[in-house]
Amino acid sequence: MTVIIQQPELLGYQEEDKQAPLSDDDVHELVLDGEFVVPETNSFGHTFRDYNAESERKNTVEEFYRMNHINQSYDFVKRMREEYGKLNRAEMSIWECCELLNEYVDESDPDLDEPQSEHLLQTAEAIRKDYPDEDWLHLTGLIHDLGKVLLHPSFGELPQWAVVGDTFPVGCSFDESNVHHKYFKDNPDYNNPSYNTKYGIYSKGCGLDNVMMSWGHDDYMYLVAKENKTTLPPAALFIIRYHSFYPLHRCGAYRHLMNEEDVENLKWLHIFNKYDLYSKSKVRIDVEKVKPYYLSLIEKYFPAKLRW
Ligand SMILES: O[C@H]1[C@H](O)[C@@H](O)[C@H](O)[C@@H](O)[C@H]1O
Ligand SMILES: [Fe+2]
Ligand SMILES: [Fe+2]
Repeated sequence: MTVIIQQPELLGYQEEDKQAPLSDDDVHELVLDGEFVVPETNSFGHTFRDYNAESERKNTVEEFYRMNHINQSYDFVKRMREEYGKLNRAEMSIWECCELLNEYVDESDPDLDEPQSEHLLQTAEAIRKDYPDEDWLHLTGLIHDLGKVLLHPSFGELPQWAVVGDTFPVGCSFDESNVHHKYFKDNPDYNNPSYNTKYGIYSKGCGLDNVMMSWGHDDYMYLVAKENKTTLPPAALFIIRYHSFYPLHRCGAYRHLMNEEDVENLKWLHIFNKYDLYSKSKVRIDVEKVKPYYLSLIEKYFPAKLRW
């Protein structure tokens, strides 16, 4: 079976030659034995990640990005990292957290209006079919969006703009490949000369680990996994931390900030992204059937209770 995977060329790029957004012609073909077929349209009948399509979700999503781009400033991110880095809000297991996400629909997402818990299982199961032996990647699929628990009252009930949506670096200029880029002009950093140049406060090849990303579910779940001493491999932590960084992994923006390790890890993120994005559908997974398998993975890679 032929599966099409979107994968920007990673090696041999010139620092200046940032890629234009990928078109359907830019895809590489990869033959896998798996069963997952990338659908042509989302459940609303549009192509995936079409932010201009006249869909029932368009206005909600655009308003989300307006708020997100105005409010995600360097100072805001710094405060959130410090505050949530304390991990003093809750003690619970990974599975308990999955269940908390039953009630949330992501306002930034043009492709999905199902509860988030469905999306976690859809992603994990799609990966499992194509990569049966990579159990760490199945678990990464299950947990990658758990940081959305920040929407919950016991986590301060953060507004959606501080939790979901694509992410981008703060402390340097906002690349035009960011969705609805125009709304950045009302961000306090937009006219700050320390923050509005290509490198801003960063330097060439400084490594993403040294870059402050807009605050949300990616960075939070990365912190939770790392501080609770997960035994998942570094690629899993990279996927969790940067899976919403579409300007980089889809458009090739901000590559000048990556180091060699990031380039390596990005290969796994490209693989992961196919399942994260294109498994979004109305097809429900039978939770009770797959639960024992995921509980066994959680036990393998995480402590029974985590600090959140
Ligand atoms: O709307 C989606 C959603 O919030 C995802 O969880 C996030 O990872 C994506 O980057 C974003 O575009
Ligand atoms: Fe996400
Ligand atoms: Fe996701």
